[in-house]
Amino acid sequence: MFKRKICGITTVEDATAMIAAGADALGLNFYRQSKRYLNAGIAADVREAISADAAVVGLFVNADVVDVVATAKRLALDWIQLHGDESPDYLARLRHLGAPPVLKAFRCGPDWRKEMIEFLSRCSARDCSPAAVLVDGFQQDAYGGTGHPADWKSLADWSQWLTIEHLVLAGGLTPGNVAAAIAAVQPSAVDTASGVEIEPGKKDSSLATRFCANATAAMGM
Ligand SMILES: O=C(O)c1ccccc1NCC(=O)[C@H](O)[C@H](O)COP(=O)(O)O
Repeated sequence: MFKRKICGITTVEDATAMIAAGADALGLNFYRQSKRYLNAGIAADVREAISADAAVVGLFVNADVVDVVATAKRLALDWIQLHGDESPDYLARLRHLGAPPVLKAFRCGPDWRKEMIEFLSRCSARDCSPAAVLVDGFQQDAYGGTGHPADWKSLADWSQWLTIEHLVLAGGLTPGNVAAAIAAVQPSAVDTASGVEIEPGKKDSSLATRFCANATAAMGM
């Protein structure tokens, strides 16, 4: 399992710089409406720039299942991150088509905990559970990458009630708050997009280096 994921890589330069900064997973965003959308024309170059010891995570929002699997195969993605309204049935179809492990995102909106537990129980019944969940902040009318924090308090005891082994904490994480977030939640991994950026889709090496160093220290690694 990766520990420090940086999401929304849009250039070869940023891919190389984020690995050098200490990320062990990079997110490539295939959601066209995102400011961090990775242009299909350079996706293969960006993917190739990511060394073998880092995980490559393809992020999708309500995309066609067949397209997701085709992209995963073409770019040899290690993980599929689902950041939209995908159903358990969608995960079952992904599994049937031989997709890589799934990281399913949940946003901390109204009733999110209940919805997440119900979702996971339906997946378990169909033998299509995600390999990990990502818990993100919530903002109306946006799927992610908003800089809004998740509900750390509700996650403090997640391993007691979550039926999934790995929880990735996201939402508004920065070099300045990542250690406190890890202390509060004890996640399997942390994920950030806007917290290490100069502007949406353009990463900052110095912020990323501090983010990864602070996360690594807080995880006691
Ligand atoms: O980054 C985006 O633009 C985005 C758009 C739609 C769905 C998900 C998106 N990003 C997902 C991520 O993995 C982010 O890292 C996560 O939402 C945290 O973002 P931030 O609060 O900016 O750190």
